[in-house]
Amino acid sequence: MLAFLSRIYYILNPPQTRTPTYDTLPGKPLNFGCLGAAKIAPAALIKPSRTHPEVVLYAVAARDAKRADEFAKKHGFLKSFGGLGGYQDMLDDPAVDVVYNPLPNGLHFEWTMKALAAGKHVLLEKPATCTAAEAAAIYALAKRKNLVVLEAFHYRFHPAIQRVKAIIDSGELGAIKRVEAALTAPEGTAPEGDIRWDYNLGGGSTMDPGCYTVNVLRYLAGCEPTSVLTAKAIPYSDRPEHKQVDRIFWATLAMENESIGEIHANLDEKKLWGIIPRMPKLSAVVECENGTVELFNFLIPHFYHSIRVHPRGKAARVEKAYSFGGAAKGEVWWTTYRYQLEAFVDQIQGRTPQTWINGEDTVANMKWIEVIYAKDGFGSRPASKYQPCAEDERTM
Ligand SMILES: NC(=O)C1=CN([C@@H]2O[C@H](COP(=O)(O)OP(=O)(O)OC[C@H]3O[C@@H](n4cnc5c(N)ncnc54)[C@H](OP(=O)(O)O)[C@@H]3O)[C@@H](O)[C@H]2O)C=CC1
Ligand SMILES: O=C1OC[C@@H](O)[C@H](O)[C@H]1O
Repeated sequence: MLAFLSRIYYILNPPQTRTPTYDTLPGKPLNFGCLGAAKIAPAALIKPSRTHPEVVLYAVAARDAKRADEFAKKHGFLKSFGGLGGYQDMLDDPAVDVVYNPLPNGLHFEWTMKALAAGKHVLLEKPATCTAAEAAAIYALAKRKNLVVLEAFHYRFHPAIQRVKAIIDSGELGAIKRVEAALTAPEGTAPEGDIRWDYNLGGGSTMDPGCYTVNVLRYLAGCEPTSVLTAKAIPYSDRPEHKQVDRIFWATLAMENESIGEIHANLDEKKLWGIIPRMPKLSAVVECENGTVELFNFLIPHFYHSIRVHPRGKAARVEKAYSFGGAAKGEVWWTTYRYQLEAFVDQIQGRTPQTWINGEDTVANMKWIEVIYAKDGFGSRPASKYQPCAEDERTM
């Protein structure tokens, strides 16, 4: 109980790192620019940056200049860019080294391509794009410009999911037979008007919580799907604009290793009988020949998680993994986002990150999201209308 409370305290109040001097820093400080005064920015970048000596909150850009300015002051960015040209002005600032892109999904492609064209590394929110072709174009441009892009599947950087993967890979439980993953959010988490319900901005449940379920299935199975066997989705509402916007989806996938994947997400889970809130589903379960491993709370394990390993015929054991231990980097209170930031900066600085997600992985995740949407009849989210400039077109 004390460990739990102490972890939550440090997650909410990370200890300020000693102000580093240039000669004690492992690498050159990186000036980060944030595209949009996004709701996720404090958790994903701003708080984690406070304990990363090489990360400077340099600038934020928002469509409204006053909002940009207020956001900068509130969170300690040195500069703000606002108004119609604010995003591009920030990309044109030569002092910006790295761009964090937490714009709506439908704008990820355009602004990541523009950031890369301007010579910036990009931490790109999930899901990377609306189509696999767009994700491939991003990585092709990044490769050509020798820049780092990372799709922000933050949970992958935490020791909890890494421990589960290690248990599976150790062979203790034998061959994988079935992987199940579900993510549900209570009614009202994404209110009416949220970007997640806008088809043109890349909304939908499969794109939002669902993209994690596709990702964790592929990651824990250790292979790609071969086909989507079944897929079903329910629209957000009966209104014509929501015809292709899924509130809930279920899919069953056949995997290359002959296991079966079952995934499900609900971005707006209604209360039982209209009054009793339901517990969010947050688990990934892997059934193997000789037992089962279940990770409760694979999404935000830093708050609390449990890894239940049940070898067949033996007693089950419960493990926790809040840090990697030994000489590895991390503290028990590091959030998934803090581990992710460490890896991202390591990659940019030419150090080997503890965990990484490469471009092929990101492109494959987008591909299977599209295949699920094709199978359930909702169709891919619209590709961006943005046409990369002539120089970047060679990569498309
Ligand atoms: N890693 C994680 O745990 C999470 C990731 N996400 C991802 O982050 C991204 C942003 O999510 P979230 O922070 O909830 O989003 P917000 O609703 O806060 O929107 C993000 C930003 O999008 C900008 N924006 C630009 N154009 C539009 C437009 N046409 N309509 C609406 N907004 C626009 C706004 O910028 P401005 O300030 O300039 O107005 C806004 O600040 C998504 O890709 C989402 O999937 C979200 C939550 C958790
Ligand atoms: O990234 C996310 O994680 C949790 C979800 O509930 C949220 O909608 C999503 O954007």
